[in-house]
Amino acid sequence: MKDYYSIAKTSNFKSLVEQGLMMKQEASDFSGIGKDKTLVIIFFSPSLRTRISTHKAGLKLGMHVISMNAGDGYQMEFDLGSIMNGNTAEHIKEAAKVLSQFGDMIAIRAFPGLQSKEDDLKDQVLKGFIKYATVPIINLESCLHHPLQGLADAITIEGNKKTAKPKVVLSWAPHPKALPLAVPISFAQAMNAMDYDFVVTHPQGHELPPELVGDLNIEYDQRKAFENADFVYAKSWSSTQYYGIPNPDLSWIVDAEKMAFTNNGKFMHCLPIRRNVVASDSVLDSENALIYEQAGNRVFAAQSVLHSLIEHS
Ligand SMILES: NCCC[C@H](NC(=O)CCC(=O)O)C(=O)O
Ligand SMILES: NC(=O)OP(=O)(O)O
Repeated sequence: MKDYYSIAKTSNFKSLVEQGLMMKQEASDFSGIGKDKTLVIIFFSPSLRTRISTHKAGLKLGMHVISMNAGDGYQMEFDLGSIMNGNTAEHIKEAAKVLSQFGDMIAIRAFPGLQSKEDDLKDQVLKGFIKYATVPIINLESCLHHPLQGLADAITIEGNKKTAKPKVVLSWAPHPKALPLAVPISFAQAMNAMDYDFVVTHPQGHELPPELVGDLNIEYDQRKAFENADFVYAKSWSSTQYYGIPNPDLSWIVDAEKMAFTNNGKFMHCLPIRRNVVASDSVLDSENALIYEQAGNRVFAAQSVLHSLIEHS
């Protein structure tokens, strides 16, 4: 594994899940693994969980960790051949090559603009860093992928499942803003890799890009999708038909009435969550909600990926 960009491009995904679970269960000291290695983290977009959990994972492996908000640096140019006489002061080519001398690996978060689907599908910040850096790149959520979240989600389901092949439902949820496709794409890729009984439910027009998620089992009737589900994963994402236009249709909220169709199902969400829009307080505060354990598992997901990248470097 050279970079950790997407779950579909990660051939050893199942072993990353197993390693994450092992690192969670064993009280061993892993601080020798990353000794004398430096992890550089750059944020072009906000974060709470990713920022702290990735930093903590680096520290637990004995790494030096340096993080920076990209907004504190120079405005970056991503287009090749551009005449830089406007607002952008530093080309990604220089930034990636310079940061590669400071870090043994570079982790980057860069959300989509949600203005142009064509632009966002290029995922140019992450792909540019992968192209120009000379060290491994870790995707901390780009336009298209959030693979550390997908890994933490798989770790969470593996740790809580009661049958070998649980029924897992990804349910689109309403939101006042249009949100990225990264979390549902990575979740779908994770579920495809794990061979669960995976069903997706969303309104017409919110279809995820088939070239990234494959041939999904889509059920447009949300209550029917929830029948006998062992896990319900709620997430809002932009319409792909009317890209960037919010869909606040509250009839898709996950509430106790809908969860009653499940097999005493567990509720998951990557957080942050808009309470009583995406899911009701009764669902979020129920004992079947796994949201805090799921967020906690982000540390073990990051440890597993950092370990694997160090091992293969
Ligand atoms: N990394 C977890 C989710 C990040 C982002 N959500 C957000 O930006 C929510 C912002 C808000 O609720 O206003 C997303 O959906 O991809
Ligand atoms: N789930 C997640 O990635 O959270 P942050 O956006 O707070 O990092």
